[in-house]
Amino acid sequence: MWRRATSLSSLIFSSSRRPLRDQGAYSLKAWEFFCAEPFKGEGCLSKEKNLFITFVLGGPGSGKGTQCAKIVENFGYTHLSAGELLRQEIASNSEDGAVILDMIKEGKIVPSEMTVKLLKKEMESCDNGKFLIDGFPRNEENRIAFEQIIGAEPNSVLFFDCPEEEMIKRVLNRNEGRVDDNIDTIRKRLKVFAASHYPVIEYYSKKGKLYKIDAIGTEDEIFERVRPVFAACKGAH
Ligand SMILES: Nc1ncnc2c1ncn2[C@@H]1O[C@H](COP(=O)(O)OP(=O)(O)OP(=O)(O)O)[C@@H](O)[C@H]1O
Ligand SMILES: Nc1ccn([C@H]2C[C@H](O)[C@@H](COP(=O)(O)O)O2)c(=O)n1
Ligand SMILES: [Mg+2]
Repeated sequence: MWRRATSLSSLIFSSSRRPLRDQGAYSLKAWEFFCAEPFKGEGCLSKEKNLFITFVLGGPGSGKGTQCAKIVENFGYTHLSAGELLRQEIASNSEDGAVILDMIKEGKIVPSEMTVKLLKKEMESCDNGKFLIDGFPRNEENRIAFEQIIGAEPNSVLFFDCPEEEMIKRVLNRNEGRVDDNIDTIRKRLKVFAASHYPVIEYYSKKGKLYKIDAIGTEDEIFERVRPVFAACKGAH
């Protein structure tokens, strides 16, 4: 894990300085993608809006969506679920939607530029600058794409720490008709989660932005662990 994160950061700081936004959205070459500087020019979201962003992370079924609903109710954030935006794209029958459906069924992570494009559209059309971004970033590619395209970093990051057996139990009981809520896809999602989340968590931990929350307990008990994170910064914006 460490080696991967280290080699990625050496890529980030070593080469081309061309802003991602000037490049064709889906023709990003990995090299340019990782090496570009965050876009901070005219039309940059972080320049136009006073942003206050919390990323909400955790494995499948760890309770991210459930806790986001409570944070919205209590602290006036706008909730953007990356998974939900991708599901809406599938429902729109777009070309991207077909690609996204195939990836979600396989428990894979959708190419970052597709997901960030959807997040950006929502963030631009929203008057509120306080965003809870749920299920994102899932990996280092997601994280870097957000920084590059949105030109912002999160102010804080919540990580719901939940044992696998509990996540499997919750997802199988969810009953919302999701194509990925079946045991085969859950196992694939858990594998992908285990392989990709750690560098992201570690990155934000080192920056002092990470709040790790024990996700075992009732929904209300967990929210009482989340509340102080937001109560502490309520006066700040
Ligand atoms: N503390 C809890 N105890 C028991 N069940 C819970 C708890 N929190 C959430 N759930 C239930 O577990 C299921 C998964 O929760 P939720 O959808 O919030 O997870 P998630 O992290 O958003 O998952 P995904 O990444 O798959 O979207 C839901 O049916 C929810 O009602
Ligand atoms: N950053 C993201 C978020 C979600 N996805 C895809 C893959 C997930 O299995 C699926 C469902 O997301 P969830 O609702 O569980 O957060 O959506 C992705 O590729 N990238
Ligand atoms: Mg969810």
